[in-house]
Amino acid sequence: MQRIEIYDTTLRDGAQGEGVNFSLDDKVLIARRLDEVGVDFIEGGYPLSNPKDAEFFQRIAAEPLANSQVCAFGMTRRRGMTPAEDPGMKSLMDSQAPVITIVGKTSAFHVEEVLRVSEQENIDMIAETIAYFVGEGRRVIYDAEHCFDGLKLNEEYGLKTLKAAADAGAMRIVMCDTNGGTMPEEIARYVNLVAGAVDKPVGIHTHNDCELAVANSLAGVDAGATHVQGTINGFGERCGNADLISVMANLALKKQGYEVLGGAQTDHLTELSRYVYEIANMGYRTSQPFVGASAFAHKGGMHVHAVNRVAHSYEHIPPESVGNERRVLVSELSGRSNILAMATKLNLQEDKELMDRILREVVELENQGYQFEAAEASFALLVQRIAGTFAPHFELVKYHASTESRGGSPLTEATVKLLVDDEVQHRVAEGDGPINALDGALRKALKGRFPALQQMQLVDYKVRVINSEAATAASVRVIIESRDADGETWGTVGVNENIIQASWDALVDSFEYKLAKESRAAGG
Ligand SMILES: CC(=O)SCCNC(=O)CCNC(=O)[C@H](O)C(C)(C)COP(=O)(O)OP(=O)(O)OC[C@H]1O[C@@H](n2cnc3c(N)ncnc32)[C@H](O)[C@@H]1OP(=O)(O)O
Ligand SMILES: CC(=O)C(=O)O
Repeated sequence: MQRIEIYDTTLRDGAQGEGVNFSLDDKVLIARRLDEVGVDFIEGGYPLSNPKDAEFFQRIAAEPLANSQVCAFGMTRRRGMTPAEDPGMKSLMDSQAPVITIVGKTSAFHVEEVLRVSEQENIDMIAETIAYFVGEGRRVIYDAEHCFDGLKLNEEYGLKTLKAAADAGAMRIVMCDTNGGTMPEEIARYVNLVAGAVDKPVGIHTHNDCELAVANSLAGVDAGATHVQGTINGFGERCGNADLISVMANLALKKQGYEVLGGAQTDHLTELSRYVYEIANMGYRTSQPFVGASAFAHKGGMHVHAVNRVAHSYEHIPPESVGNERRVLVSELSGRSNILAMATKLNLQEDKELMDRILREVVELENQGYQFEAAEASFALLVQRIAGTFAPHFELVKYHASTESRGGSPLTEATVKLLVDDEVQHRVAEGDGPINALDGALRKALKGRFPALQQMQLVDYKVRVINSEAATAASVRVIIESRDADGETWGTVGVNENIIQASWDALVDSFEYKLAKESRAAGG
C-alpha cells in the first residue's frame, strides 16, 4: 500500500473562495475536527495577512492538535532583503507552527512580469527563505506556484527553482496548478518528470477551473505524487480547489494500492463535509459526489425498480461506505417502484391497487405544480391520506393574516382558530411577515397539547411561481424546510393561487409530520 499524505488547506486556500469567511472560532473548530479525522497536515492560514490568522496559531499552540501537523503559510522573502529582515518571515516564525509552507515562483514569466526580479534573485529568494526556516528548526513544505505553466514555458528554469527548494531543505515539493488550466495527461507527464528530478517526496495541489481538480490530483498520485493538497468540499479561489472529500474517497475506495488517513474508514466523510458547510454557514451542494444528498438519490422509475432488486445496479459504491444514504425520489418520472419504496418506509402493505392510486395522484398533483422531491414529508402524509391511515392532530376552523403600515415599518398579525381534541384554540401572534405570524399563532394554539413542537423550527422557505404565463391566475409553490432538535430535516409543499394559502398548507404539513413522528416515538 502506498500511503498518500492529505494536506488540508480549507482554512487558507478554502477561505480564498468567494463567500467563504471563517471566524477565529470557526477555524479552530474545523482544525480540531480535521485533527480527529486524522488528516496529515492542516494549513491554518497566512499569519502576515491578518490578526485572526496570526491568533489561530497562538490558539493551536496553547492547545496542540493530537494527530495532525499544523502549517503556517507564507511567501518567499521579499526582494532586496534578507529573510531575517522580512516581516513575513517574522510572522511565520512567531506562529510557532512546526511546519512552514512557503509559496514561490516557478514560472520565468511570473518572475519577470509579476515579481519583477531577475531569475537568479527568485532562486535566491526561494533557497534563502527555506534555508532560514530549516536553520531555525522548522520543517518546510515548498508550494511551487504555477508549476505546470512554468515547466511548460521554460522547463529548465522551472526545474532549477524546484531543485533549489529541495537542496535548501524543503521536505516536500508540491506542484501547484495555480490557474487550474492543466489537463490530466500534462499533470502526469510533469509529476513524473519532477519526481525523477528532485530527491524529495512530491505533492500535488490543483484548482478546479476546468472541473478537473480531483482528476488531476489522482493523475498526479498515479504519476508519483505522495502528498495531496486540497480543501473540504472544494472551497477555494475562483472555481475552488480539489475537493479532499472526493480525493480521499477515490483513493480509499476506488483506486487500488493507496491508503489515506492511516487506512481509516471513509464512513465519516458525509458528516465531515456537512460539518464544514455548517461552520461556513453555507448550504450543502446536493449534487456533490459521494456526500451530496443526491449522490445516491434515485428518481427514474426504471432505476428505482432495479435498485429495489439489487442495490448496486445503479450505485457505484454502497452509500454507507461514505456515511451517506440511499434516497428514492417521487415525481412524474416515478413508476410503482418509487411509491413502493416509500410505502415500505412507512410500513404500508404492498398493495398494487393502492400503489397505482398513489401514482395517479402524484402525477395529477405534479401537473398542478406540486413537487415532492424536496418535500418528502408532504409525500409521506399524502400516502397516508390515500391509504386512509392519516389521523390529523388538529383541524382548522379559520385563519387570518394581515399586514398594516401607517408609513413606518409594516406590522403583521395572524390569528388561528383550531379544533384540538374537540376544544377550540383561538390564538393571535405578531411576526416579521404573514408566514412568521401564522407559524407563531399555530405554535401558541398547539403548544399546550403538543409541547414537543417547541423542538422544531422552520429553517428555509422557498417560493416559486409555476405558471407565469397565466398572469394573475399564476399559482405559487411554497417549499418549507423544517428541522428537529435531533437534526432531522424535512420538506413540505403547498400549491395555490394565493401565496398565504400555499404557505399555510406547507406549514400544516410540517407540523403534522412532526406530530406523527412524536406519536410513532411514543409507540402510537
Ligand atoms: C497562489 C496563492 O494562492 S498564494 C496565496 C495568496 N493569498 C493571499 O494573497 C491572501 C493573503 N494575502 C495578503 O493578506 C496580502 O496580499 C499580503 C499581506 C500577503 C501582502 O500584502 P501587500 O504587502 O499589501 O502586497 P500585495 O498583496 O498588494 O502584493 C503582493 C506583493 O507580494 C509580492 N510577491 C508575490 N509573490 C511573491 C513571492 N512568492 N515571494 C515574494 N514576494 C512575492 C508581489 O510582488 C507584491 O509585492 P510588490 O507590491 O512589492 O510588487
Ligand atoms: C499555493 C497555491 O495555493 C497555489 O499555487 O494555488
